[in-house]
Amino acid sequence: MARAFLVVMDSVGIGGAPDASSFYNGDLPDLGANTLAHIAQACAAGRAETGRTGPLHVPNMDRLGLGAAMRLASAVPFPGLDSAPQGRWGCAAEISRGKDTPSGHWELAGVPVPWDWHFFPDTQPAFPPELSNYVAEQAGTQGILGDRHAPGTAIIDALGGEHMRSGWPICYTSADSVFQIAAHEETFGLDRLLDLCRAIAPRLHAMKVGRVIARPFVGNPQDGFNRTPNRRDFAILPPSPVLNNWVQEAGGTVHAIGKIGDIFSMQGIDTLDKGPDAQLMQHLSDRVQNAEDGSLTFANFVEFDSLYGHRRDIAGYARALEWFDTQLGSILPRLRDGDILVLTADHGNDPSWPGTDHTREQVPVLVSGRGAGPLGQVAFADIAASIAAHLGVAAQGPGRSFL
Ligand SMILES: O=P(O)(O)O[C@H]1O[C@H](CO)[C@@H](O)[C@H]1O
Ligand SMILES: [Mn+2]
Ligand SMILES: [Mn+2]
Repeated sequence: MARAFLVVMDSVGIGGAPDASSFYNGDLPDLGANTLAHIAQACAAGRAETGRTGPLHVPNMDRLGLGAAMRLASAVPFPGLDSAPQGRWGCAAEISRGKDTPSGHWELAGVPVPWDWHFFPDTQPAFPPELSNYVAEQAGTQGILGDRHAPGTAIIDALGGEHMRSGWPICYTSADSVFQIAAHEETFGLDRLLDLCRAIAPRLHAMKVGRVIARPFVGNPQDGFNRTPNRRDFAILPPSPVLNNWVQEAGGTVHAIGKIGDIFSMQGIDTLDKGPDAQLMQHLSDRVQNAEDGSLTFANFVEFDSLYGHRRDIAGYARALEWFDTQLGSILPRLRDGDILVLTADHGNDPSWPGTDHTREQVPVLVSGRGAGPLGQVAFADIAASIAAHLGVAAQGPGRSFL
Protein backbone atom coordinates (compact mmCIF):
# COMPACT_ATOMS: atom_id res chain seq x y z
CA MET A 1 0.00 0.00 0.00
CA ALA A 2 1.05 3.57 -0.65
CA ARG A 3 1.75 6.41 1.76
CA ALA A 4 2.47 10.06 0.97
CA PHE A 5 4.48 12.76 2.73
CA LEU A 6 4.05 16.34 1.49
CA VAL A 7 6.68 18.57 3.06
CA VAL A 8 6.54 22.34 2.56
CA MET A 9 9.66 24.36 3.26
CA ASP A 10 7.97 27.68 3.93
CA SER A 11 9.26 30.42 1.60
CA VAL A 12 12.06 28.37 -0.04
CA GLY A 13 11.49 29.82 -3.51
CA ILE A 14 13.74 29.41 -6.54
CA GLY A 15 12.90 32.55 -8.55
CA GLY A 16 11.60 32.86 -12.08
CA ALA A 17 7.90 33.43 -11.39
CA PRO A 18 6.35 34.59 -14.69
CA ASP A 19 4.26 37.23 -12.89
CA ALA A 20 6.92 38.46 -10.41
CA SER A 21 6.81 42.00 -11.79
CA SER A 22 3.22 42.46 -10.58
CA PHE A 23 4.05 41.65 -6.93
CA TYR A 24 5.85 44.14 -4.71
CA ASN A 25 7.99 44.73 -1.65
CA GLY A 26 7.13 48.37 -0.96
CA ASP A 27 7.58 50.13 -4.32
CA LEU A 28 9.96 47.53 -5.74
CA PRO A 29 8.59 44.71 -7.92
CA ASP A 30 9.69 41.14 -7.08
CA LEU A 31 11.13 40.60 -10.57
CA GLY A 32 14.57 38.99 -10.02
CA ALA A 33 13.93 37.84 -6.45
CA ASN A 34 15.34 34.37 -5.91
CA THR A 35 15.50 33.10 -2.36
CA LEU A 36 17.70 30.04 -2.85
CA ALA A 37 19.99 31.31 -5.60
CA HIS A 38 20.74 34.53 -3.71
CA ILE A 39 21.46 32.59 -0.52
CA ALA A 40 23.79 30.26 -2.47
CA GLN A 41 25.54 33.27 -4.01
CA ALA A 42 25.99 34.96 -0.63
CA CYS A 43 27.34 31.76 0.95
CA ALA A 44 29.86 31.26 -1.86
CA ALA A 45 31.01 34.88 -1.56
CA GLY A 46 31.62 34.58 2.19
CA ARG A 47 28.68 36.86 3.04
CA ALA A 48 26.85 34.30 5.22
CA GLU A 49 29.40 33.34 7.81
CA THR A 50 27.41 33.73 11.06
CA GLY A 51 27.12 30.33 12.74
CA ARG A 52 28.13 28.54 9.54
CA THR A 53 30.75 28.88 6.83
CA GLY A 54 31.48 28.43 3.13
CA PRO A 55 29.33 27.40 0.16
CA LEU A 56 25.73 26.35 0.81
CA HIS A 57 25.88 22.67 1.75
CA VAL A 58 22.58 20.87 1.05
CA PRO A 59 23.71 17.59 -0.54
CA ASN A 60 20.58 15.56 0.19
CA MET A 61 18.20 18.02 -1.45
CA ASP A 62 20.67 18.52 -4.27
CA ARG A 63 20.77 14.77 -4.92
CA LEU A 64 16.98 14.82 -5.22
CA GLY A 65 17.39 17.49 -7.92
CA LEU A 66 17.37 20.86 -6.13
CA GLY A 67 20.15 22.48 -8.16
CA ALA A 68 18.65 21.16 -11.39
CA ALA A 69 15.24 22.59 -10.40
CA MET A 70 16.84 25.97 -9.64
CA ARG A 71 18.47 26.06 -13.07
CA LEU A 72 15.18 25.15 -14.70
CA ALA A 73 13.26 27.87 -12.84
CA SER A 74 15.45 30.85 -13.61
CA ALA A 75 18.59 32.11 -15.26
CA VAL A 76 19.95 33.60 -12.01
CA PRO A 77 23.44 32.08 -11.71
CA PHE A 78 24.62 30.42 -8.50
CA PRO A 79 27.59 28.20 -7.69
CA GLY A 80 27.52 24.54 -6.61
CA LEU A 81 24.41 22.36 -6.23
CA ASP A 82 25.34 20.39 -9.32
CA SER A 83 24.71 16.76 -8.31
CA ALA A 84 23.19 14.39 -10.87
CA PRO A 85 19.54 14.13 -9.70
CA GLN A 86 18.46 10.80 -8.23
CA GLY A 87 14.86 11.88 -7.65
CA ARG A 88 12.12 13.35 -9.83
CA TRP A 89 12.67 17.11 -10.01
CA GLY A 90 10.98 20.17 -11.43
CA CYS A 91 9.67 23.60 -10.56
CA ALA A 92 6.18 25.01 -10.14
CA ALA A 93 4.56 28.42 -10.65
CA GLU A 94 1.58 29.64 -8.63
CA ILE A 95 -1.50 31.14 -10.28
CA SER A 96 -3.37 32.43 -7.20
CA ARG A 97 -3.15 36.22 -6.94
CA GLY A 98 -1.43 36.14 -3.56
CA LYS A 99 2.10 35.30 -2.46
CA ASP A 100 1.00 34.31 1.02
CA THR A 101 0.99 31.04 2.96
CA PRO A 102 -2.71 30.07 2.59
CA SER A 103 -2.75 30.83 -1.16
CA GLY A 104 0.37 28.74 -1.68
CA HIS A 105 -0.78 25.82 0.46
CA TRP A 106 -4.33 25.69 -0.89
CA GLU A 107 -3.00 25.63 -4.43
CA LEU A 108 -0.41 22.96 -3.53
CA ALA A 109 -3.38 21.04 -2.08
CA GLY A 110 -5.16 21.30 -5.44
CA VAL A 111 -7.31 24.42 -5.12
CA PRO A 112 -6.07 27.75 -6.53
CA VAL A 113 -7.65 30.76 -4.84
CA PRO A 114 -10.61 31.83 -7.04
CA TRP A 115 -11.04 35.32 -5.57
CA ASP A 116 -8.94 38.45 -5.16
CA TRP A 117 -7.74 38.86 -1.60
CA HIS A 118 -8.32 42.16 0.15
CA PHE A 119 -5.02 43.88 0.92
CA PHE A 120 -4.81 46.90 3.22
CA PRO A 121 -3.06 49.93 1.71
CA ASP A 122 0.44 50.87 2.85
CA THR A 123 -0.81 54.12 4.35
CA GLN A 124 -1.33 55.33 7.89
CA PRO A 125 -3.99 54.60 8.91
CA ALA A 126 -4.05 51.34 6.96
CA PHE A 127 -7.49 50.22 8.22
CA PRO A 128 -10.85 51.86 7.54
CA PRO A 129 -12.10 53.67 10.69
CA GLU A 130 -15.23 51.47 10.94
CA LEU A 131 -12.97 48.41 11.18
CA SER A 132 -10.63 49.98 13.74
CA ASN A 133 -13.63 51.05 15.82
CA TYR A 134 -15.13 47.57 15.61
CA VAL A 135 -11.88 45.95 16.77
CA ALA A 136 -11.56 48.40 19.68
CA GLU A 137 -15.18 47.76 20.64
CA GLN A 138 -14.60 43.98 20.61
CA ALA A 139 -11.41 44.47 22.65
CA GLY A 140 -13.21 46.72 25.13
CA THR A 141 -10.71 49.54 24.54
CA GLN A 142 -11.04 53.16 23.43
CA GLY A 143 -8.91 52.57 20.34
CA ILE A 144 -6.16 50.55 18.65
CA LEU A 145 -2.41 51.13 18.24
CA GLY A 146 -0.38 50.59 15.08
CA ASP A 147 -2.86 50.77 12.19
CA ARG A 148 -0.12 50.41 9.59
CA HIS A 149 2.14 48.04 7.65
CA ALA A 150 5.01 46.81 9.82
CA PRO A 151 7.34 43.91 10.55
CA GLY A 152 5.98 42.23 13.68
CA THR A 153 9.17 42.41 15.73
CA ALA A 154 9.69 46.13 14.95
CA ILE A 155 6.15 47.13 15.86
CA ILE A 156 6.25 45.52 19.31
CA ASP A 157 9.59 47.24 19.95
CA ALA A 158 8.03 50.57 18.95
CA LEU A 159 4.63 50.22 20.63
CA GLY A 160 4.99 47.53 23.33
CA GLY A 161 5.42 50.07 26.13
CA GLU A 162 2.46 52.19 25.03
CA HIS A 163 0.39 49.01 24.70
CA MET A 164 1.22 48.03 28.29
CA ARG A 165 0.24 51.51 29.53
CA SER A 166 -2.97 51.96 27.52
CA GLY A 167 -4.11 48.35 27.14
CA TRP A 168 -4.92 49.04 23.46
CA PRO A 169 -4.20 46.17 21.03
CA ILE A 170 -1.44 46.67 18.43
CA CYS A 171 -3.00 46.09 14.99
CA TYR A 172 -0.86 45.86 11.87
CA THR A 173 -0.68 44.31 8.42
CA SER A 174 1.79 43.58 5.61
CA ALA A 175 1.87 42.86 1.87
CA ASP A 176 -0.09 39.69 2.77
CA SER A 177 -3.85 39.72 3.18
CA VAL A 178 -3.67 39.72 6.97
CA PHE A 179 -4.97 41.57 10.03
CA GLN A 180 -2.50 40.92 12.86
CA ILE A 181 -2.97 41.76 16.53
CA ALA A 182 0.02 41.86 18.86
CA ALA A 183 -0.76 41.95 22.57
CA HIS A 184 1.12 41.24 25.80
CA GLU A 185 0.44 37.74 27.11
CA GLU A 186 0.36 38.88 30.72
CA THR A 187 -0.95 42.46 30.78
CA PHE A 188 -3.52 42.01 27.98
CA GLY A 189 -3.89 38.24 28.40
CA LEU A 190 -3.37 35.40 25.94
CA ASP A 191 -6.92 34.05 26.13
CA ARG A 192 -8.32 37.56 25.68
CA LEU A 193 -6.16 38.05 22.59
CA LEU A 194 -7.26 34.72 21.08
CA ASP A 195 -10.92 35.49 21.89
CA LEU A 196 -10.57 38.90 20.24
CA CYS A 197 -9.07 37.43 17.07
CA ARG A 198 -11.72 34.70 16.93
CA ALA A 199 -14.48 37.29 17.40
CA ILE A 200 -13.37 39.64 14.63
CA ALA A 201 -12.31 36.92 12.13
CA PRO A 202 -15.75 36.49 10.48
CA ARG A 203 -15.91 40.21 9.64
CA LEU A 204 -12.39 40.17 8.18
CA HIS A 205 -13.07 36.96 6.24
CA ALA A 206 -16.22 38.55 4.77
CA MET A 207 -13.94 41.31 3.42
CA LYS A 208 -11.73 38.56 1.87
CA VAL A 209 -8.90 39.21 4.29
CA GLY A 210 -7.23 35.80 4.44
CA ARG A 211 -6.21 35.63 8.07
CA VAL A 212 -6.53 37.24 11.45
CA ILE A 213 -3.33 36.42 13.34
CA ALA A 214 -2.81 36.60 17.10
CA ARG A 215 0.76 37.67 17.89
CA PRO A 216 1.27 37.34 21.65
CA PHE A 217 4.48 38.66 23.20
CA VAL A 218 6.14 39.04 26.59
CA GLY A 219 8.75 41.38 28.09
CA ASN A 220 8.98 45.01 29.10
CA PRO A 221 10.33 48.28 27.70
CA GLN A 222 13.58 48.05 29.73
CA ASP A 223 14.63 44.52 28.74
CA GLY A 224 12.83 44.37 25.40
CA PHE A 225 9.94 42.35 24.01
CA ASN A 226 9.82 38.86 22.51
CA ARG A 227 7.07 37.06 20.63
CA THR A 228 6.01 33.73 22.10
CA PRO A 229 5.20 30.44 20.29
CA ASN A 230 1.49 30.97 21.04
CA ARG A 231 0.76 32.56 17.66
CA ARG A 232 -2.62 31.51 16.25
CA ASP A 233 -3.94 32.06 12.73
CA PHE A 234 -7.68 32.33 12.10
CA ALA A 235 -7.87 31.63 8.37
CA ILE A 236 -10.69 31.83 5.87
CA LEU A 237 -11.85 28.38 4.69
CA PRO A 238 -10.66 27.06 1.30
CA PRO A 239 -13.38 27.47 -1.35
CA SER A 240 -13.70 23.75 -2.12
CA PRO A 241 -12.35 20.39 -0.90
CA VAL A 242 -8.57 20.08 -0.90
CA LEU A 243 -6.17 17.13 -0.97
CA ASN A 244 -6.67 16.51 2.76
CA ASN A 245 -10.41 16.15 2.20
CA TRP A 246 -9.96 13.92 -0.84
CA VAL A 247 -7.75 11.54 1.15
CA GLN A 248 -10.17 11.46 4.08
CA GLU A 249 -13.15 10.91 1.80
CA ALA A 250 -11.37 7.87 0.38
CA GLY A 251 -10.89 6.49 3.91
CA GLY A 252 -7.27 7.58 4.41
CA THR A 253 -5.87 9.26 7.51
CA VAL A 254 -4.40 12.77 7.31
CA HIS A 255 -1.61 13.76 9.69
CA ALA A 256 -0.81 17.48 9.88
CA ILE A 257 2.48 18.83 11.20
CA GLY A 258 3.08 22.50 12.04
CA LYS A 259 1.01 25.33 10.55
CA ILE A 260 -1.03 22.99 8.33
CA GLY A 261 -3.78 22.86 10.98
CA ASP A 262 -4.20 26.65 10.95
CA ILE A 263 -3.83 27.00 7.17
CA PHE A 264 -6.72 24.61 6.54
CA SER A 265 -8.71 25.52 9.67
CA MET A 266 -8.36 21.83 10.66
CA GLN A 267 -10.51 20.77 7.66
CA GLY A 268 -9.68 17.26 6.48
CA ILE A 269 -7.14 16.67 9.25
CA ASP A 270 -7.12 13.78 11.71
CA THR A 271 -4.08 14.58 13.85
CA LEU A 272 -2.01 17.71 14.40
CA ASP A 273 1.45 18.08 15.91
CA LYS A 274 2.86 21.56 16.52
CA GLY A 275 6.05 23.10 17.91
CA PRO A 276 9.31 24.64 16.77
CA ASP A 277 10.82 23.19 13.58
CA ALA A 278 13.22 20.91 15.47
CA GLN A 279 10.24 19.23 17.13
CA LEU A 280 8.32 19.14 13.86
CA MET A 281 11.20 17.20 12.30
CA GLN A 282 10.88 14.63 15.07
CA HIS A 283 7.14 14.41 14.38
CA LEU A 284 7.81 13.90 10.68
CA SER A 285 10.33 11.20 11.52
CA ASP A 286 7.77 9.52 13.77
CA ARG A 287 5.16 9.61 10.98
CA VAL A 288 7.62 7.98 8.57
CA GLN A 289 7.84 5.25 11.21
CA ASN A 290 4.16 4.88 12.07
CA ALA A 291 1.85 6.47 9.46
CA GLU A 292 -0.83 4.12 8.17
CA ASP A 293 -1.10 2.69 4.66
CA GLY A 294 -3.14 5.05 2.52
CA SER A 295 -2.30 8.05 4.71
CA LEU A 296 -1.13 11.56 3.87
CA THR A 297 1.31 13.35 6.18
CA PHE A 298 1.30 17.08 5.38
CA ALA A 299 4.04 19.13 7.07
CA ASN A 300 5.06 22.78 7.03
CA PHE A 301 8.44 24.00 8.29
CA VAL A 302 7.91 27.71 8.91
CA GLU A 303 11.16 28.94 10.45
CA PHE A 304 12.88 29.57 7.08
CA ASP A 305 10.22 32.24 6.60
CA SER A 306 9.38 33.53 10.05
CA LEU A 307 12.85 33.57 11.62
CA TYR A 308 15.06 34.34 8.61
CA GLY A 309 13.19 35.40 5.44
CA HIS A 310 11.12 38.21 6.96
CA ARG A 311 14.10 39.23 9.08
CA ARG A 312 16.32 39.36 5.95
CA ASP A 313 18.90 37.17 7.70
CA ILE A 314 20.85 35.40 4.93
CA ALA A 315 23.24 33.45 7.18
CA GLY A 316 20.37 32.35 9.43
CA TYR A 317 18.40 31.16 6.40
CA ALA A 318 21.45 29.23 5.14
CA ARG A 319 21.91 27.61 8.57
CA ALA A 320 18.26 26.57 8.58
CA LEU A 321 18.59 25.03 5.10
CA GLU A 322 21.71 23.11 6.10
CA TRP A 323 20.08 21.85 9.30
CA PHE A 324 16.98 20.79 7.35
CA ASP A 325 19.07 19.01 4.74
CA THR A 326 20.97 17.03 7.37
CA GLN A 327 17.71 15.95 8.98
CA LEU A 328 16.25 15.00 5.61
CA GLY A 329 19.31 12.82 5.07
CA SER A 330 18.25 10.62 7.96
CA ILE A 331 14.59 10.52 6.93
CA LEU A 332 14.84 9.65 3.23
CA PRO A 333 16.51 6.24 3.72
CA ARG A 334 13.69 5.25 6.09
CA LEU A 335 10.93 5.65 3.49
CA ARG A 336 9.39 2.30 2.54
CA ASP A 337 8.51 0.78 -0.80
CA GLY A 338 5.29 2.44 -1.90
CA ASP A 339 6.06 5.72 -0.10
CA ILE A 340 6.37 9.04 -1.86
CA LEU A 341 7.88 12.17 -0.31
CA VAL A 342 7.31 15.48 -2.11
CA LEU A 343 9.43 18.42 -1.03
CA THR A 344 8.27 21.86 -2.12
CA ALA A 345 7.54 25.43 -0.98
CA ASP A 346 4.64 27.88 -0.89
CA HIS A 347 6.23 31.19 -2.09
CA GLY A 348 9.56 32.98 -1.79
CA ASN A 349 11.03 35.23 0.90
CA ASP A 350 14.38 36.32 -0.51
CA PRO A 351 16.49 37.44 2.46
CA SER A 352 18.69 39.55 0.16
CA TRP A 353 15.71 41.48 -1.22
CA PRO A 354 14.65 45.00 -0.13
CA GLY A 355 11.62 45.16 2.18
CA THR A 356 10.50 42.47 4.62
CA ASP A 357 7.68 40.78 2.70
CA HIS A 358 7.39 37.52 0.76
CA THR A 359 8.66 37.46 -2.83
CA ARG A 360 6.75 36.01 -5.79
CA GLU A 361 8.80 33.04 -7.01
CA GLN A 362 8.52 29.58 -8.43
CA VAL A 363 9.11 26.71 -6.01
CA PRO A 364 11.07 23.47 -6.26
CA VAL A 365 9.21 20.18 -6.69
CA LEU A 366 11.39 17.26 -5.57
CA VAL A 367 10.00 13.76 -5.38
CA SER A 368 11.56 10.79 -3.62
CA GLY A 369 10.11 7.32 -4.13
CA ARG A 370 9.09 7.41 -7.78
CA GLY A 371 12.40 7.03 -9.60
CA ALA A 372 14.58 9.71 -11.18
CA GLY A 373 14.15 12.23 -13.98
CA PRO A 374 12.82 15.64 -14.91
CA LEU A 375 9.21 16.68 -14.30
CA GLY A 376 9.60 20.02 -16.08
CA GLN A 377 7.62 23.11 -15.13
CA VAL A 378 4.41 22.04 -13.45
CA ALA A 379 1.53 23.76 -11.67
CA PHE A 380 1.16 23.94 -7.89
CA ALA A 381 -2.14 22.03 -8.18
CA ASP A 382 -0.39 19.20 -10.05
CA ILE A 383 1.30 18.27 -6.76
CA ALA A 384 -2.05 17.46 -5.15
CA ALA A 385 -3.21 15.57 -8.26
CA SER A 386 0.03 13.55 -8.28
CA ILE A 387 -0.22 12.63 -4.61
CA ALA A 388 -3.86 11.67 -5.10
CA ALA A 389 -2.86 9.47 -8.05
CA HIS A 390 -0.09 7.88 -5.98
CA LEU A 391 -2.56 7.08 -3.17
CA GLY A 392 -5.25 5.92 -5.60
CA VAL A 393 -7.58 8.70 -4.47
CA ALA A 394 -9.88 10.70 -6.80
CA ALA A 395 -8.54 14.21 -7.41
CA GLN A 396 -11.07 17.04 -7.57
CA GLY A 397 -9.05 20.11 -8.57
CA PRO A 398 -7.71 21.42 -11.88
CA GLY A 399 -4.31 19.75 -11.35
CA ARG A 400 -2.96 16.87 -13.45
CA SER A 401 -0.73 14.13 -12.11
CA PHE A 402 2.89 14.30 -13.26
CA LEU A 403 3.62 10.76 -12.04
O1 LIG B 1 6.57 40.48 10.47
P1 LIG B 1 5.65 39.39 10.91
O2 LIG B 1 4.75 39.83 12.03
O3 LIG B 1 6.42 38.13 11.27
O4 LIG B 1 4.67 39.11 9.69
C1 LIG B 1 4.78 38.13 8.74
O5 LIG B 1 3.92 37.11 9.07
C2 LIG B 1 2.64 37.37 8.53
C3 LIG B 1 1.96 36.12 8.12
O6 LIG B 1 2.78 35.24 7.41
C4 LIG B 1 2.85 38.33 7.38
O7 LIG B 1 2.15 39.49 7.59
C5 LIG B 1 4.31 38.56 7.37
O8 LIG B 1 4.65 39.86 7.07
MN1 LIG C 1 4.48 30.69 3.86
MN1 LIG D 1 5.72 34.72 6.02
